[in-house]
Amino acid sequence: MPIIFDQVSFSYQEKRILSQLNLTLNEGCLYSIIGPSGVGKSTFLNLCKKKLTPTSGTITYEKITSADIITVFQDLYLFPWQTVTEALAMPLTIKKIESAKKKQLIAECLQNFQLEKLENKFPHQLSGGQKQRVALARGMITSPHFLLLDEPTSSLDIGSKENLQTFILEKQQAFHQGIILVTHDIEEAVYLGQKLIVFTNNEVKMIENPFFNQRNASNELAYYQFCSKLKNTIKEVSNENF
Ligand SMILES: Nc1ncnc2c1ncn2[C@@H]1O[C@H](COP(=O)(O)OP(=O)(O)OP(=O)(O)O)[C@@H](O)[C@H]1O
Repeated sequence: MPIIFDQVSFSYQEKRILSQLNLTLNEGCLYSIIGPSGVGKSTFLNLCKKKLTPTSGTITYEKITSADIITVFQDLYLFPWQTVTEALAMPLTIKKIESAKKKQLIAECLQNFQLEKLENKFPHQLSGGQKQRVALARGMITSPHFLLLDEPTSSLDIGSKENLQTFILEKQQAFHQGIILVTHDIEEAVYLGQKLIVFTNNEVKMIENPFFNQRNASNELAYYQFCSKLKNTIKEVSNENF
């Protein structure tokens, strides 16, 4: 049930973001999007969700609608007046899931995302990593076909970051969703992305990632060179813009 970009171009007034992009995003795959600031990564997520319309070309969904694609924003948008349980209930209420099923899904989700002890807490009573887990859980509770994650770990310290990365990978492998994740952290992109979508000023390239799901790559030199090449590509484009 893919999202298909066919010859997609997109511009904001005079600013060209995408040029005739052909790309297929499949369910069950985790994509990391990397590229310098301002190149168009968030715009790409908005196009995937059809919040924006291409200037030319088409984006088509097979057997899904935009309701099957959920975005988890960097700012999380947890409502201060909702407890964890209430936050998880909200998307189910919107989908008119009946009460017994709702209770069951919330209980499963609290367990899956290790939130059981936090069920009655409000956002201000949670750590950054716990809030990220609640936002992810809320995004996943209706089993969307695709999850769009905009810098999901950017505000976390290294320990919480690695925990959440492992967590995202485990949940994705358990639920087989398509995840499209934007990150500025190259090591994160390489750890999480089965495929890497590299944005530069002139083109968008999708590449296979030989180091997917490897925290300590057995071939350290090749891993280091791979990350370093990606960083240099992005640095060169950033420098061109200054
Ligand atoms: N609504 C808009 N109208 C005009 N220009 C916009 C609009 N939204 C974004 N832009 C511009 O389009 C470009 C791409 O923005 P976008 O937010 O997609 O980049 P990004 O790669 O996600 O950046 P970052 O990594 O800093 O979050 C930027 O130059 C931005 O200023």
